[in-house]
Amino acid sequence: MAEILIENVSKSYVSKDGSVQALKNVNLAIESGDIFGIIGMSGAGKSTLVRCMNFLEVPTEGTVSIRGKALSDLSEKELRKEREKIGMIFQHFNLLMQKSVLENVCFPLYIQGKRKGEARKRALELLKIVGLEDKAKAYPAQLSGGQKQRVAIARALASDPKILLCDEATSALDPQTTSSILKLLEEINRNLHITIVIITHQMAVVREICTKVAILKDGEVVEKGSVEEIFNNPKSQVAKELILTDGSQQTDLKPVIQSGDRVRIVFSENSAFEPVIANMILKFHEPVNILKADTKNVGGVAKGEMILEFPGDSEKAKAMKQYLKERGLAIGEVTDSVD
Ligand SMILES: Nc1ncnc2c1ncn2[C@@H]1O[C@H](COP(=O)(O)OP(=O)(O)OP(=O)(O)O)[C@@H](O)[C@H]1O
Repeated sequence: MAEILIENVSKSYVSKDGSVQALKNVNLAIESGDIFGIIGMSGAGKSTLVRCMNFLEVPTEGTVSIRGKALSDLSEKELRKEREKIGMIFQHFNLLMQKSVLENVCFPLYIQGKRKGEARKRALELLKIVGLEDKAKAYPAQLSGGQKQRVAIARALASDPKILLCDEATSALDPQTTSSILKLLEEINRNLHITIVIITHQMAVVREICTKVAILKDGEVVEKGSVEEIFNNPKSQVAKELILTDGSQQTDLKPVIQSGDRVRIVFSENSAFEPVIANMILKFHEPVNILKADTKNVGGVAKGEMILEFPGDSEKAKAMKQYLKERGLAIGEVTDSVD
């Protein structure tokens, strides 16, 4: 049984300027133990979708079920109880600035009716999990962005959730801090058996920790599957675009990527790619331009990708691509999809 099942979910917002359809017939099954990424450009509907998962937004149509229970069938009280089991963290942390770190984590525990002593004991345990036990007495203003997010994670864990929804939780952080927060989320998923849903516009985040991903565009799921599948063989324009630019501002690639002679190659095994490219150049006596080269951690497996520009002689370029394919490399044409 899926941990979160989204069936035919649509969501429209009506305002004085008219109606916006933020989600269109979305279907997703998120299994227990998944680290599930939902990625898309700004306005694609990601936040709306994640807010439908705990009924902060009620879908206009369709059903959201948590472990087989349709949220729309629950009473207010039952819904509140169900929501306790769904933690949430945000881009801007949403901490209580006038309260200490410890009191921030105690807050949901007090709401649950825990006494002060008991709440503080539990909050200290949670701060230890996120590596901040020495900051219990500090105030949020005295913390770095990464530390604030750790407090928010500790607070989200206070109600022993089964699911943790992360809405752009690393978008305000630098790459190194992002990595440390993602590592923490991975530990939480593994050690506390919490299913994690990650909303992001950064493919790098998906690649670093997600096991599965759904790609949203204009409120629709255009592609979904394992991160490896989608990364190795993106089908939709938006997936190619997200992978190519990695959600970053690599706009300098845009003007040059127009020709069929530019290909993206993906190393799906731990092959040392230097010799493959070097040997190809030696064999064909032709240089290639390396427009982009990168190695990444994809779902825990070391992977590499490159964008190569082949020589103008298309027969030779064809033979060179064939050479790479024969060596087990996934090859995709790079078209003018990055506009
Ligand atoms: N409360 C609202 N009232 C009216 N329209 C809304 C509301 N919330 C979202 N929308 C619209 O729904 C669409 C999807 O918005 P949503 O915030 O879910 O996208 P997103 O993918 O999370 O975007 P971003 O990455 O910029 O946060 C957008 O067109 C947005 O303007």
